[in-house]
Amino acid sequence: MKARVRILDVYSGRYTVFINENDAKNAKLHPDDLVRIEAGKKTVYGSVAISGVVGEGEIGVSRDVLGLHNFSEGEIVNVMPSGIPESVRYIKKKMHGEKLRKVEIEAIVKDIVDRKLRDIEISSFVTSLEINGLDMDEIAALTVAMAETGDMLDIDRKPIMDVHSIGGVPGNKTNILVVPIVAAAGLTIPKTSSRAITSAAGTADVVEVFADVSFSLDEIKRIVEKIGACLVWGGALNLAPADDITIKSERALSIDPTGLMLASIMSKKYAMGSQYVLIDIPTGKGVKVETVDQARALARDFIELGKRLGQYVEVAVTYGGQPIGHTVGPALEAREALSTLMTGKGPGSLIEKATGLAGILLEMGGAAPSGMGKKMAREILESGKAWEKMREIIEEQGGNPDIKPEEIPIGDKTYTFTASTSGYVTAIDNRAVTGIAKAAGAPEDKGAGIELHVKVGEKVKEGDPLFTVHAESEARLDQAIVLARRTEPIRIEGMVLQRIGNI
Ligand SMILES: O=P(O)(O)OC[C@H]1O[C@H](OP(=O)(O)O)[C@H](O)[C@@H]1O
Ligand SMILES: Nc1ccnc(=O)[nH]1
Repeated sequence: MKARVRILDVYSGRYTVFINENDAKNAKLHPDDLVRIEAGKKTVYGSVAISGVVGEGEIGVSRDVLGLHNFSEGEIVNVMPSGIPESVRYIKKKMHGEKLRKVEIEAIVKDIVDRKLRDIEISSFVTSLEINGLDMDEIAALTVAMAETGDMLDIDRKPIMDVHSIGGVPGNKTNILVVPIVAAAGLTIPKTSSRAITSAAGTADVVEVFADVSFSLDEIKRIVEKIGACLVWGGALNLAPADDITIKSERALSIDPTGLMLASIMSKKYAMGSQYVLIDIPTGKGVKVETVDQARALARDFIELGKRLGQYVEVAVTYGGQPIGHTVGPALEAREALSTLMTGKGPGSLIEKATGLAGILLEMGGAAPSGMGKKMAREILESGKAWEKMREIIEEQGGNPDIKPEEIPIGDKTYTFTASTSGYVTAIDNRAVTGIAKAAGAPEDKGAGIELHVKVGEKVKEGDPLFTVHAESEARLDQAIVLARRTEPIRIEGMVLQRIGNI
């Protein structure tokens, strides 16, 4: 049917088009049907919503769909039912545990990028990967398909280094320190990050507190060739565009299927043209990888995938048994990361991990002799050179290089939990900490999160502060308090673990 475009100020995160009820009846269109919208040579897909907000002969276009194609008000377009894409059959093959052929994987990725697959089908695909997994052939095909359906960056400053964490551990602001340390040594490191997938703050969510993270590839090329580094959000770029779409489903389900994780990370590294890639696998109770053996197996997969992509990959298996540093949540983590860079002093876990990873990268890139990288990284941090490089990054990314960490606004609705007994902190539950920070509003509410006043191994007395919840609303704070009381994220034990009564 022909229809006249009406642009509606609706933003739902879905690709919705609005059709008048009579037109829908005549065209045999039903709610959530997929339709093709042909505007000249451009074809865009959307899901139908039937509504009286548009009159007969009109099609309402949401802001989401407008992001796919710049329709003009009153433009005449051709609208027709799209039918079920062939790739749905391939998704069902994976649901049933069958191996997918390269062409089938390519079809799924293309239909995701073209928005021919709706949320329900994408979530089904992600769930089937969680249940049935992918072998290395499928992972390699998925990685290349994800990269090649988007743009690729060609940076002249070589060698190009990169670092990426599989995530999962709360407070993992590490790479916000690693990137300026490595770049201060003269190496090139165009870091892209995703927003939170399972955590309360992805690196892109944290950096966005003090700098822009959404740039075009040309802008990134200019920044990186000027200062040797960036800290940007991969989802804003047309880099592996299927990645951010599938991440939205992962975030909703709080899952990160291993095969998709490998492809998600390496497709972005491949698209950025990264030649030397360090992968961080946080390992321990309550994170994505719980044992060193599992971490080593995953490391071998990353290295093998890198070989197939022509990239040199090394892996650092890192301690993930408790949060990194003392803060969880975008603004709180931004404060801690910037303060540590500015002073060269901060939480031992953060400095130890950041200089460890940066040290490996310095050795991989030939900037430090073998075995001397960590020492060199520490000197770069403590000398203030890393902070000077971070100031350059902040300025080039539209932030205030004279930022004062303590001036970054954090949630002013707070509640502090104290120790109910004296003893030693024997465990901090990563998943509980993440859950409480998210209940408080993170990462959407930048100021929400948790400040940890103790870490594992520290001695506490009854009444000592353990952690403070920050929120931007009383309602969110109440939710977080209820969850914290139920999950008790910090375990304290004295030498007398239990008294067994004479019963
Ligand atoms: O912890 P969750 O949210 O599951 O994983 C997502 C986080 O892990 C990676 O961290 P980095 O960018 O390498 O620092 C991603 O970019 C993202 O920030
Ligand atoms: N699945 C993912 C985990 C961490 N980082 C990513 O970019 N993707």
